[in-house]
Amino acid sequence: MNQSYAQPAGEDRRIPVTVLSGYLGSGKTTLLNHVLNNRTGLRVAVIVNDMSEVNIDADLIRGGGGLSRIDEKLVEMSNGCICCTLREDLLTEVERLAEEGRFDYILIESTGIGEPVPVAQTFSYVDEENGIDLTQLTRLDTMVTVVNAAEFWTDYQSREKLRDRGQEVEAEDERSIVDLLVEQVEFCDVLILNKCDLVEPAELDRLEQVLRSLQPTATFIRSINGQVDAAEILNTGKFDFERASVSAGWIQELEREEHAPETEEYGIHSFVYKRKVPFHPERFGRWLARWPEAVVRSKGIVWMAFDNRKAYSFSQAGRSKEFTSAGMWVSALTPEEREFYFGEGESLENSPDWDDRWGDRVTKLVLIGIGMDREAIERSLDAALLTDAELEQDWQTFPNPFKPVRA
Ligand SMILES: Nc1nc2c(ncn2[C@@H]2O[C@H](COP(=O)(O)OP(=O)(O)OP(=O)(O)O)[C@@H](O)[C@H]2O)c(=O)[nH]1
Repeated sequence: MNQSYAQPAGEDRRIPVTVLSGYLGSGKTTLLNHVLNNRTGLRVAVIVNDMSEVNIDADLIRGGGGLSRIDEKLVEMSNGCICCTLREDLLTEVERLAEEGRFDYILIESTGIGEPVPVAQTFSYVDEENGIDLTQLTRLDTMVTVVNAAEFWTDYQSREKLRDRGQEVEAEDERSIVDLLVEQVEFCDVLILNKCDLVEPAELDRLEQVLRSLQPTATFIRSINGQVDAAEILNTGKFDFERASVSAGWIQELEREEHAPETEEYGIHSFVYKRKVPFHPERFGRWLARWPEAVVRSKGIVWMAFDNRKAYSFSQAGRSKEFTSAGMWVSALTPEEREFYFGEGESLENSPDWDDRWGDRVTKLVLIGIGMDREAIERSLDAALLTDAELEQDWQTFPNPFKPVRA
């Protein structure tokens, strides 16, 4: 085999795996068919889920491949969020295929309403329940996300939940479309912007810039009918769990802390709002309610005056906003607790976020947007912070619209 996506002989013997994610109808199956048509000589096992219509060309599978179908499952993750995952069936199916030894490659079409992270975890960690260790048998090679260029922006701005479109996995599936889209975009190595025939070139350029601000590290490919070179998604060697976990635009911006250059043409840029003063609960609540339209995505840690022991996590994508407890501030722990969590002698006291009065308490929020007025946003956020006089008062007496907050 002379294909550039063929596995080099004599090296890693584990079967490489590519996972295709992407919202319903984005073009995953079309891409899969195209790649199967152009995988010269490679014996590819294909795993699809039960949600997708089977319109994979059966002849392509017969010509040296295999097709498996698995049911999707909705499981409660340990952090309390409900994630749709193929985990259990995927584990056993991949193990079976790998042990059969008939295949050179495994290609998985994830469900259109599934998050990619649990799928990647399936390949990266030993499953304690089943005792299956896929890291011995397989090597996650590439996480691909297919984006429907014609629908992405509309879906991103919608208020709809999967349930509103009859796409929920179970009755209690509360996920919004935009949260799903953003996770699929933020966690991938290759982003395929498909259905480019349906979008004007200028609109396509703008969309690509927005997507790049959400996902600055992936390789971007534009396509029509999933016509991409198989070498772009097979045996690329791009996947790395640690790297993928920090590939999202908001994390990159947070870690950089230097202001990223603005994409002048479309006015897309991001900045970090960082303050060592807590938010007044009522004023911050009002700020959230008057959300600045220009902000497309924001995420970070928030210091709220109503709870000086806990950090809160805030995440917004389009019209979806989430505010949850993110654990204790280190400075709120007892010396014994600190030693338990961080070990003896470890301290955050040299970190740039530490100060003598408030310790590690801080608000650090990344905002990504189109045509944002940074100064106006900063001014309005500043107005929601405690004033100097309020800082000296009893913070528990301030009106608090956030109660009860799920701890
Ligand atoms: N115009 C246009 N149509 C496309 C393109 N790619 C795919 N389609 C069509 O879009 C529809 C959905 O494509 P699929 O490949 O089935 O999408 P999918 O992501 O597998 O969908 P689910 O399995 O439901 O998640 C099909 O009718 C395709 O023919 C494209 O680039 N342009």
